[in-house]
Amino acid sequence: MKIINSKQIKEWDQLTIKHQNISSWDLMERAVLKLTENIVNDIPSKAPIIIFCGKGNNGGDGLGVARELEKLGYKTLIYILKSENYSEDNLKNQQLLSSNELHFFNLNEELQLPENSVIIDAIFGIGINQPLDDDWNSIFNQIEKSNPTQIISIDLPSGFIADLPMQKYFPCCKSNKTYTFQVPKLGLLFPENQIYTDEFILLDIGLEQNVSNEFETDYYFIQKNDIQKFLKKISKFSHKGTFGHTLIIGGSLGKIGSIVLTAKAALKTGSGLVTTYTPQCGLNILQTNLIESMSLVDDSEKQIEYFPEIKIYQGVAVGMGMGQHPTTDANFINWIKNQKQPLVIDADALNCLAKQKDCFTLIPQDSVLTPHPKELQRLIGEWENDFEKLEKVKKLAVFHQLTFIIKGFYTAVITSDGKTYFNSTGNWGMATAGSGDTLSGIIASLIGQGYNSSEASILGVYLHGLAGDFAVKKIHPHSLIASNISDFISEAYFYLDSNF
Ligand SMILES: NC(=O)C1=CN([C@@H]2O[C@H](COP(=O)(O)OP(=O)(O)OC[C@H]3O[C@@H](n4cnc5c(N)ncnc54)[C@H](O)[C@@H]3O)[C@@H](O)[C@H]2O)[C@@H](O)CC1
Ligand SMILES: [K+]
Repeated sequence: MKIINSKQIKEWDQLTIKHQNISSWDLMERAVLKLTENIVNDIPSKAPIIIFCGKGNNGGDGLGVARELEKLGYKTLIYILKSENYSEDNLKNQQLLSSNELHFFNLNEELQLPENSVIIDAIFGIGINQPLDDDWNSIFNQIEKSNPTQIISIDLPSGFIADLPMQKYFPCCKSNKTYTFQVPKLGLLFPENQIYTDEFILLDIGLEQNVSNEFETDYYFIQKNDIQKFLKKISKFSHKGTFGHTLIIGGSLGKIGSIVLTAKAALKTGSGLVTTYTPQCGLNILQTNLIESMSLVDDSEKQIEYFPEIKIYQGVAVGMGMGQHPTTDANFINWIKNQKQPLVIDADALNCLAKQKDCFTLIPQDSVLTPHPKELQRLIGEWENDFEKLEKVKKLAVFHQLTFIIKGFYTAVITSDGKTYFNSTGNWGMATAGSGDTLSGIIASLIGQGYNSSEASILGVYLHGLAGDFAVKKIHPHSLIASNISDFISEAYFYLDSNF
């Protein structure tokens, strides 16, 4: 699914109106019905409902929801911003409510807000592209101080600017949940913006799909149907050679577990064969814990000193649990300089590269780098905000022809053509030791199965998150451990095979 900016969404609304031969009011009514259908499930019985409405169409949505909720027997308290110029559909909605139901407010007003209410925030949506005036803080503070059971935003938390970096001091209504129309808004996917809304839920309001090709974007939100489009069909004549041979290089004394996790994930993702390359201390552990894998060992007991020849392998991951012994570091750099085939580079291999000047020139093209935030910082330096972080990474990805995976709640895959794919699967339980090792094993396995680096990364990140989502149906997120993720890759595949 494409992620487009606010200006494009407005064009999309207009094109939908034209192509479907409807009015803007009809479209708003669709939005209102969808919103109401969902919001009724969020309202505890007897909770007071307060709806804050602005003067544009976001306010129009809020007024429409008030009307629909009243039809269903709910009592609502409606606050609407006092203004001279309401949008047409906003006014029409006001007229459908009796005037004594509407309380007009100014920014400097002390409002009478009952405690423990459900607040619906319909003041601003995608209509703003610069920060609200500081005077808005008083209203937002009053909302917060009234101790609501929850705050539900329509389309965006009011004051949130979807396409530009937010600053901490920009006035904004912070909500528990945002129902956003049709497509995610870019800013909602950034970790630094998670303070503005705990979650967002997409509402399909039937914007015309046939015209969505017209919108150019470098950003995508990856869901099941996107993944199904490029999953390879399996032939019944397949044999283990078809599914590739994956090599996992890493481990050091006390950190062999990470190699077990990576190798297990590679096998569970479908590698025909998996071989590990570790120091000697890894041999017994691997042969005991993962009988399906094969083990090669370095001459050294505790850390890798000599890196292997990799030509016969189709997928290669390096760095997990590798440690940062000076000999390992030096020999890794000498080795990687001479590699031609794409690698999945993780953990200590990234830390080692970060110590080199111009490290990206040493990495074979089409490689995949999977840094966590600290590792990324070591590689690319500081960033001011998540927009800047993405831009920095994008430039490097294009210039050096690499794929970066920025891990987080909405993990971002930045490919060598400058596109960013945000992942939609996963949960907080997956923030656990070894989860990243599992991801590297999945991606190396997919490269081994013939996916290119971008496809393997997008699919890998999705599968990893989805397996985690299936895992937490059986295991509490607190108790989820990395090896559980691999145990549920099978469920993830079944889900992708299905059409529901
Ligand atoms: N037909 C449509 O276009 C649809 C629109 N929908 C809703 O309409 C919203 C967009 O509506 P609008 O374009 O009217 O925009 P909004 O309702 O988000 O806000 C527009 C109002 O904010 C004012 N404004 C802009 N920047 C400001 C700033 N920095 N400080 C103070 N005031 C500022 C504008 O003058 C305008 O009055 C969407 O977010 C969505 O909720 C939905 O009803 C779906 C259909
Ligand atoms: K809003």
